Amino acid sequence: MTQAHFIDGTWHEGQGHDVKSVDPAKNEVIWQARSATPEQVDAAVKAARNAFLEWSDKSFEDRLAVCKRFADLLSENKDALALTMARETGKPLWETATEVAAMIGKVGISERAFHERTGTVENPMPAGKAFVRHKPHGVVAVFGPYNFPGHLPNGHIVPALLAGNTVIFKPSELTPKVAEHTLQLWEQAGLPKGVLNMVQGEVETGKALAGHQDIDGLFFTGSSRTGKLLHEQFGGHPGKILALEMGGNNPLIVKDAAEVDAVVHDIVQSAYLTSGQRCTCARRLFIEEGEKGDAILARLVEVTKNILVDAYDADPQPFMGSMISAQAAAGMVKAQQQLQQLGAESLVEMEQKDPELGFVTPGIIDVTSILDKMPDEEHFGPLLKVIRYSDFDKAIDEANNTAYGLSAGLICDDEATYRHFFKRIRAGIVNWNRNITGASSAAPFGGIGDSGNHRPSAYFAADYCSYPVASVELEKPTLPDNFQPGLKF
Ligand SMILES: NC(=O)C1=CN([C@@H]2O[C@H](COP(=O)(O)OP(=O)(O)OC[C@H]3O[C@@H](n4cnc5c(N)ncnc54)[C@H](O)[C@@H]3O)[C@@H](O)[C@H]2O)C=CC1
Ligand SMILES: O=C(O)CCC(=O)N[C@@H](CCC(=O)O)C(=O)O
Repeated sequence: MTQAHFIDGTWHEGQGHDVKSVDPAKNEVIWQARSATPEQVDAAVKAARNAFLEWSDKSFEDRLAVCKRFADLLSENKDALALTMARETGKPLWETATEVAAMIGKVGISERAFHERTGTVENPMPAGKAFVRHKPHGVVAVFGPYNFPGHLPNGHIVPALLAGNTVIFKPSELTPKVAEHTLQLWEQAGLPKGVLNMVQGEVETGKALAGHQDIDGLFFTGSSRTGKLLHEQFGGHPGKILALEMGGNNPLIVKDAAEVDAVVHDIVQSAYLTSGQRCTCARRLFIEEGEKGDAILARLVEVTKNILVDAYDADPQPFMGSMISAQAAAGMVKAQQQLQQLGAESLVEMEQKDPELGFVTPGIIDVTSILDKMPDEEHFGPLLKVIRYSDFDKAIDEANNTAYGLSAGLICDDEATYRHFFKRIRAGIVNWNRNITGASSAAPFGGIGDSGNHRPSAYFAADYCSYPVASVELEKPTLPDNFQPGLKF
């Protein structure tokens, strides 16, 4: 049986129930193990606690050196890791190669962010000096999603380690093999034992870790539903830091843009990258009524029908691979049916041709006539909802008519219109004439409303990985030149 859990520097068999990971493009089991029990989660937290003082006492340069070795190992193993990711998620190999590249880049970016966002500031005073320094929180848990099983947990783990925290990583139960592969590289990089631990499993493992009394914080990327549960669980614990990166119901508005193919390219990149399984994906597309809008929509339908969907290792490579699982694909088709039953009209019908596999073709559905009854839900797959509009400000109001607020975009040739849009739209990522997927690691990444809790990740992850300490320091006690009234020395 696979030794799936990395606790205190060694690999352990799980003592919980069986879990397995399936290649969704081939319906083959590629990993199987037993999950971590609450006792094993406890052992991982204890190991992280024991390792904390020594790790946080190391110089930043020493911690950085281990992270840089990890980045070098990622480079040396990039093809093998990209293949593991492709097999487990169904994403095409060209795309998983970009995910590994983002993981490598994360180390240098986090080094810069550490100094810029949380460095030490020293100010002279008449007597002594004032300092702002940063300290790590202690032991933190990192929860990862399946859609970016390497890059997104890495975006919490690297800054957390650089800041001096020790970590327990709980990957998505749908992508345990990528997590195992990644942890093997951390182990080779020479991390001291207990500094980074990993426990695998489903919801019970997650609950045992999130509810453990000895963690100082939890950094989560995943669904809004789970994020809200964690938020409730952390209620009454103001001393624990919780960073939530969650989903979105993201709008993209098109208005007066002359280059039809360029517009359609931005829409396709926004809606269908990663088979629609990015939290930043456009879910709602607003297109103006009239001839210009009709032309854009007609071209979008044509291009969408021609999108190549195939296995991750197919030659030629597809734009879209399979979704994470056959169940996820079936869930998207069901969501489409529900919208059709409400009265929406499919312009391109999404199809799952083989119920055993995770492939679906991309879909477009016109929901203009059912806006008043449309659920405000994130459909995490390649289904784009089209809304035709005649009044731009009303379109912006409708774009904002969601509990989420992750990403939003405007495609338009006029800068003044963009400024108008930027002021009114509510989201943490707002783009102009650029796809709304593919956010930069060198910028903050997070949303408002149900998309986050105001602790953005990516470049700003440094902020939630440590806390500031303000100090006034004098080399010895010193009497002031003047005393306050009523005080005699
Ligand atoms: N804003 C962001 O940065 C991103 C958000 N996402 C969102 O993630 C979602 C897709 O990822 P999923 O893996 O399906 O998310 P998920 O919420 O199902 O799972 C995330 C993690 O939480 C754990 N978990 C689930 N229920 C739990 C509970 N009750 N207590 C403790 N742990 C629990 C899971 O085992 C997994 O490790 C989408 O909604 C997507 O929008 C994905 C990537 C980026
Ligand atoms: O965290 C970072 O370094 C940047 C954020 C990022 O890579 N975002 C990606 C994926 C987010 C998702 O899962 O959808 C993106 O914006 O496409």
